[in-house]
Amino acid sequence: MSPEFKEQFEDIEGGVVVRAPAKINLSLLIAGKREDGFHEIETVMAKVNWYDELLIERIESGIELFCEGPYWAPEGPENLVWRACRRVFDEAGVEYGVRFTLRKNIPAGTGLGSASSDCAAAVMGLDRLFDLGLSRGQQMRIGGELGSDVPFFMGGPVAYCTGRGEKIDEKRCNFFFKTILLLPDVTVSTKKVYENYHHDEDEYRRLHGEISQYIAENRIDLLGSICENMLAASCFDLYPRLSDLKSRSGSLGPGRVCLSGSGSAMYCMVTDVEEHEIEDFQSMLRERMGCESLLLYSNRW
Ligand SMILES: C[C@@](CO)(OP(=O)(O)O)[C@H](O)COP(=O)(O)OP(=O)(O)OC[C@H]1O[C@@H](n2ccc(N)nc2=O)[C@H](O)[C@@H]1O
Ligand SMILES: Nc1ncnc2c1ncn2[C@@H]1O[C@H](COP(=O)(O)OP(=O)(O)O)[C@@H](O)[C@H]1O
Repeated sequence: MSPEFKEQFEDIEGGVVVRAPAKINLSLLIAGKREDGFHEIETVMAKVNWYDELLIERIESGIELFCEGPYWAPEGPENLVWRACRRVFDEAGVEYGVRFTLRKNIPAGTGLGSASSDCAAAVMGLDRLFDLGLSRGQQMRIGGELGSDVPFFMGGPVAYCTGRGEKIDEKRCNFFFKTILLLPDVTVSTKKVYENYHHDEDEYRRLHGEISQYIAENRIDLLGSICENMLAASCFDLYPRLSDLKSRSGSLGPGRVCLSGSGSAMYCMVTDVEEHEIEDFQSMLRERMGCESLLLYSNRW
């Protein structure tokens, strides 16, 4: 079956639909803890072709938000979409009536960045719908204030992200990948995983040397199979079921199984793997480990 790709924006009468893709972390290093409590990170992120969908429509007045679809998201002002809207209107010095309908196809608390991606979609979509003329720099700044991962979703599809994660160096590598995304039925708190993280400076230096070399040589394509994620030990310590799933699936699958971000989702690169092997792996995950999975591809934008 050929992969399904969708465009980012779809203009409709009185509104716009914006697609908010999931990401995976191809590598994730922690350089240390900062004085503001955040961690200094070095991560390569890549978008995949699985999307939340945000419909933004003009209304008379006020902000409305409705959530639908298979997964939950908060329906009030705490939703990053709503918060993005407030920040955008304040920045542009405008006040319009707007209704958001968020179709939540991607579960939150899984290391796939969907809340951050929805936030980026809201900033970009509002700018487009109301022709606000916010510069890319302004949009990135607003995004970075709302969440460390948000600026990444305003560019991409692959970037090396540093600082809190908000400093973006887009990688113009035209590599294509195919991956099986494992979706354990576990919701992870990113904050707790960072709080439970124990820094190992020697480990960081070793991995930094290795990963920097691959990045300098533009061999980003290799990172997803090397699978270095310095948050994994903390996540597996807090959620032993995930640790168990990773070792069982890794020993039976067609490649290494890597944790995305702070978890719980994991992926296994299968770009050159035969279709029947992929199907066998997915059946085994479901039948023996009770874990749903999806076959996804690198996103084009
Ligand atoms: C781990 C990563 C890897 O891409 O992604 P997810 O697993 O959440 O998808 C990110 O660093 C998550 O980014 P994001 O989810 O935007 O985090 P934020 O909302 O900014 O912060 C949530 C909490 O995580 C901690 N945090 C986040 C980023 C960072 N560089 N250092 C931190 O210590 C802070 O305790 C913060 O209160
Ligand atoms: N649009 C949104 N979609 C999902 N969760 C949201 C949204 N806006 C705010 N949230 C809050 O963010 C939390 C998920 O964030 P996070 O742990 O970073 O998830 P992920 O790693 O999957 O991006 C949810 O528990 C929810 O309270």
